[in-house]
Amino acid sequence: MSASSETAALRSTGSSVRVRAAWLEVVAGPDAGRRARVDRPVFVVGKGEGCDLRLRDTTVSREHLRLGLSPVGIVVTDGGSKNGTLCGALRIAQVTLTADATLVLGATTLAVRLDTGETELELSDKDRFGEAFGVSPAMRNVFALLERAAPSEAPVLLEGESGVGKEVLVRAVHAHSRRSDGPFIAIDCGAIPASLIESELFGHERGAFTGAERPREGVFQQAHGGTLFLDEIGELSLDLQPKLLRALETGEVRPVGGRARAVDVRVVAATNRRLGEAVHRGEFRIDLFYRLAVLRVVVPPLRDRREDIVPLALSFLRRTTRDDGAELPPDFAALLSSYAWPGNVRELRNVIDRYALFGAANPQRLFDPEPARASTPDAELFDVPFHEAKQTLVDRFERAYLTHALKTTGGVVTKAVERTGIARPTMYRMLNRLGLGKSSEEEG
Ligand SMILES: Nc1ncnc2c1ncn2[C@@H]1O[C@H](COP(=O)(O)OP(=O)(O)OP(=O)(O)O)[C@@H](O)[C@H]1O
Repeated sequence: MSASSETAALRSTGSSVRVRAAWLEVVAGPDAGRRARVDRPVFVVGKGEGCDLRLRDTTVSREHLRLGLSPVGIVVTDGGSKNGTLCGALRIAQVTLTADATLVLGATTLAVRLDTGETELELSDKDRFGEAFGVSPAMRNVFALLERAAPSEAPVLLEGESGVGKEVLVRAVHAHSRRSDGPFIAIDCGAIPASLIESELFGHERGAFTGAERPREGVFQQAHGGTLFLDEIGELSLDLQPKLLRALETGEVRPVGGRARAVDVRVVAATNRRLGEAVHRGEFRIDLFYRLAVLRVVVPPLRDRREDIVPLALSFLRRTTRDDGAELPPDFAALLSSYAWPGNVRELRNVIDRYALFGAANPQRLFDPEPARASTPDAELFDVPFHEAKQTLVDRFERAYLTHALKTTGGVVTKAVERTGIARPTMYRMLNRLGLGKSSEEEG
């Protein structure tokens, strides 16, 4: 069962649904003692960078399992992991927990403790927030949280992979705030050289440093009366973090070489790392984290909200072609639904733009090229036991190879079997294990 069906039980309900949230506690394994709260529609456990609970256990897969809140209980789905997930003595593909349970993944044991009472999981009754569109419970939960936060002055922190729509959501927060007539200023903290970032943020006085021939306003002053979007906040160096914290706490900024002055700015930040993890590793100050994350919203990747793919594709298509009746051929829609979307909504939008130009006769041409990989493996793999590191690389290769094969054959597995020479049962097993979803052929 796919991640989207994990949350399907939420879809039919009104603007909120009562669920039992839970605490996860690592009771054995390298991360013993860590706890995490499961209180949103999708929660991922694994050793990958983007996981909600990131484990150091090398025998755990990158996205090992997903937990989803539903009115009937917590739906636990194994993400096609190599070593599997045990619930008690049973190896599970998917199970719904209605009481406390113990899950074993690799060398890690997780206790799941369900709350005794129910929690209201807010779901917007709209499928749009500003320019952001989405029908999945996961996105309607994001919309509901942001609709409520927008009119307040509270800082908001958005976390999510590149291309999931963080910036569209931040713009919508500004548009729905009391500051909507004021400026919206965005700065990418990861794209500015370390030597310039302080002056970009807070400005500088004339002569503050070599080359500062004129005084210059920083983004805080430019955003006065409006909203300041600090993108890639996780990239801000440790030495600048206290200065940012001071500005947020006092409402004053000090330009380089100048005196403090008051600014009236609402800050919304985004990051494609898990900032809590960076705090854990000592790379991000905990006081600044709490200051920025008065409301913390995780925007899930597109692969965890598959029911958004086709509606988003249609909305992009209709906008691009200016034809409200434009439709997608069923085969092509099935191919889009089964693809992993590493570039998230941005990639989907690119694919639809190309489809509008070229049609789907040659689907291979429509997808973004795989990012070029260096021929040496990621440095992180050198810290992992050899067999585990090798398996990670093999998994990556198999995923890229099969994704390409399916793209080439328009998602038809029989053709992919012929083309690749992989035996049919093996092909299905691999697709299953890699979480590459069902093809149109299987569904038909
Ligand atoms: N829910 C959505 N509805 C409509 N368009 C979306 C949605 N999510 C993303 N997009 C579109 O996808 C593209 C990427 O979105 P955006 O720039 O907001 O992503 P991001 O998460 O901020 O990415 P990055 O971290 O790389 O900056 C934009 O063209 C945006 O309009």
